[in-house]
Amino acid sequence: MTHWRSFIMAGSALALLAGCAPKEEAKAPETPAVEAPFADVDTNRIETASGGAEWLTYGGTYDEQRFSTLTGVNTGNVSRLGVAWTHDLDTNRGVEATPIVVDGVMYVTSAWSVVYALDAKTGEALWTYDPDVDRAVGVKACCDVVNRGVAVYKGKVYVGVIDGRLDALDAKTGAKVWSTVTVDQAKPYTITGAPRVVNGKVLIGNGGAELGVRGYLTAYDAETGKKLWRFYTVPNPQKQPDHEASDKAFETVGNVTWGDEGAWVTDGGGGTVWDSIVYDAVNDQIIFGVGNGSPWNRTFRDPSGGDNLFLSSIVAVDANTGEYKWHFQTTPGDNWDYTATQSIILADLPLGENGAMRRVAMQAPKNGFFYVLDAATGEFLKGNAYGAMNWATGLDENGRPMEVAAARYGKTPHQQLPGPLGAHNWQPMAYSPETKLAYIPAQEIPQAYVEDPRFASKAIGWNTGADFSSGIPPIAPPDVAKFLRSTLKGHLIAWDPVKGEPRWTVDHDNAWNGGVLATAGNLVFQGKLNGDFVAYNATTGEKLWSQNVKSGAAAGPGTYEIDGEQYVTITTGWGSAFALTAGYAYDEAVPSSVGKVVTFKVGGTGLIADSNLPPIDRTPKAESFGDEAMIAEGAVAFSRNCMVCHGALAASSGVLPDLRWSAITGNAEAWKGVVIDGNLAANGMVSFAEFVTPEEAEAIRAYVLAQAHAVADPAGGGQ
Ligand SMILES: O=C(O)c1cc(C(=O)O)c2c(n1)C(=O)C(=O)c1cc(C(=O)O)[nH]c1-2
Ligand SMILES: [Ca+2]
Repeated sequence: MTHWRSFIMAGSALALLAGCAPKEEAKAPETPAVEAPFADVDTNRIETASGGAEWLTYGGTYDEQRFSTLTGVNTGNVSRLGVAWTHDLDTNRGVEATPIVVDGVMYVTSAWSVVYALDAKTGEALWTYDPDVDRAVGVKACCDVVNRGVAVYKGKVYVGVIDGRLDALDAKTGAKVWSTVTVDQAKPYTITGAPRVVNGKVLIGNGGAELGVRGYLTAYDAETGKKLWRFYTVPNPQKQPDHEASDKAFETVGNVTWGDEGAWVTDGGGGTVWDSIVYDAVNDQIIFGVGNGSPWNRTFRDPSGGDNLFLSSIVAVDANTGEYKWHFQTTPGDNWDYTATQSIILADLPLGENGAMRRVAMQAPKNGFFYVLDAATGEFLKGNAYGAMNWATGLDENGRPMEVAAARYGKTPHQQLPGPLGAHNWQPMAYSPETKLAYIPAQEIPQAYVEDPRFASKAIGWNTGADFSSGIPPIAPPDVAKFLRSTLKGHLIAWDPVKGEPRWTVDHDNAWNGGVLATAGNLVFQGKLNGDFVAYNATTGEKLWSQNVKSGAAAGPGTYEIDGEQYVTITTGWGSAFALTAGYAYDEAVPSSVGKVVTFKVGGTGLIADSNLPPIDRTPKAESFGDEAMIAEGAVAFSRNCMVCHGALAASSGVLPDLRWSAITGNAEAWKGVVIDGNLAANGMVSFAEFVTPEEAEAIRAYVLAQAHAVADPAGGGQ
């Protein structure tokens, strides 16, 4: 092991934030050519749909199994699946939306929270809604300006906007009906998750725990946008009542798990509800996943060392009032960005007395354990490791992880699995009640965690209390990126939740693959980082069909039926946390990311257009300069300010400009103009003058150029 191998971060976002400059211009809203139908979806229609002809809510149905009862596409004919239509989503940023399909119309989102209504049979545009987000907001988005999709209810379409708005649109025309600001926009809140709607209430959370916010879930009146209740996941910093639904929970269980001091008091403590929100109709409750602590490092967040409820927990509240019912904490006293926001799936499993059926909630959170809880009470029924890990040796009888002491990192780095991107991230998991298996898009992305000796909360950027600049070689030759790539793994795991063990596993050639769809055609669909969209036999894992969709496909696929024909659909487009931070994980000279919807049917003969973006000229645009000390200083400043958007080792996957090959990097004046003077603020790359001096900015430039020369080969094909 060389020095850098034992220290270096592998593939995660671990320093302060740089501005995220979009390359594309969002299109202006289009006037609808044809009106979409009213979309009269109500609670009953979603409850009674069993994943059939339509796809009515983010996870397909309220139970969010992502299981379709359709059998039109099956193991017998999947080999003849071909492209029915494609639709461009006008972006080269990350696309993470699962399309909602109602009454023959597909409602799907793109980057920057833009909504599209498409004819689900032909892909023809009906209307587009652009919330016209100020691009400077991009600097608050920890993990790209992504959006996971809309909710549709009684003629309205709901979208959470990256700047913290919740907008309700007319499903027929895309015209805005109401808009409400759900967060304090002076703080680094964002919304990336899909709203859910039940019984006239729209539910939405937010993100921002890498930067420093206090998380919560809010219910709004679906008709008017009026706030109905809010559940905070972290106590009021003064431990005073908020006059919100969460008050009683903190009085009874929450407050005692937090001390009186630490960064949480000023920064909010984290606990963002940025993805899973599930309606449990049987128990009339909302079950939602809560994110990591802010800052990650508990020593700085809350030196008293408590469990810090409700961080990294699954929480159930009354669907009407938001009042607390139960919680289960997956990672007590989170220290690692181990969110429990991952997909929550409700199902009936024979885990009751004498094998009786029991309604359960299942989750495979970032921390690497697969949990099965009683849905009515939150009782821990089962928990087993589904991925490689060295932070805990297992779970005790109450489901509490038995931590390895070194995992509570201090000044000595701990090389750890899972890392902050998790053994499973937001890519949706599926469950088939026919095979009785859960399908987990799992991964291994290790991380060396070490305390940040310089920790002090900043207004812009990440505030994690973890530092990954130490040990990074100032100049990393190509074999460093190659080594890092070799540590990344991806798997599709078919998990038996009753036995608590895998039934079969498919190994992928990279981490960060797509969400999963299971169907009664005995198929499992998954997209991959390399752009392959694949169908497997749900029982055996045998690969039955694959087509390259010409861009990484990370979102959850969907399926629906129109005029007796079954369609399978996937959105494509790199972006997200992994693409921004781990550019080195992408193949050399990868094709550019293009956001689109690609929809298949048996016998489809359509083509997927190649990206028309010009290939990047992968040569340094100036000579190297600066001595070793300057480059080393630049390396540290880069990792603290720029890395989470522009990539570890300054290697970009091409979603944001690859600084190594940028003309701006080759020109001192232009560089200063961007980094210090904020000349590209309108694109999202705001001024960093508050955080780096002009001298440090120039040292960063020296580092990036040195890095470019270290990896560029004479033919210009460097990585
Ligand atoms: O703590 C948070 O508030 C928060 C928010 C988000 C987000 O909203 O996208 C992500 C994360 N954390 C996170 O830890 C993470 O790994 C992540 C990946 C992604 C993505 O879209 O690729 N988002 C997020
Ligand atoms: Ca997080």
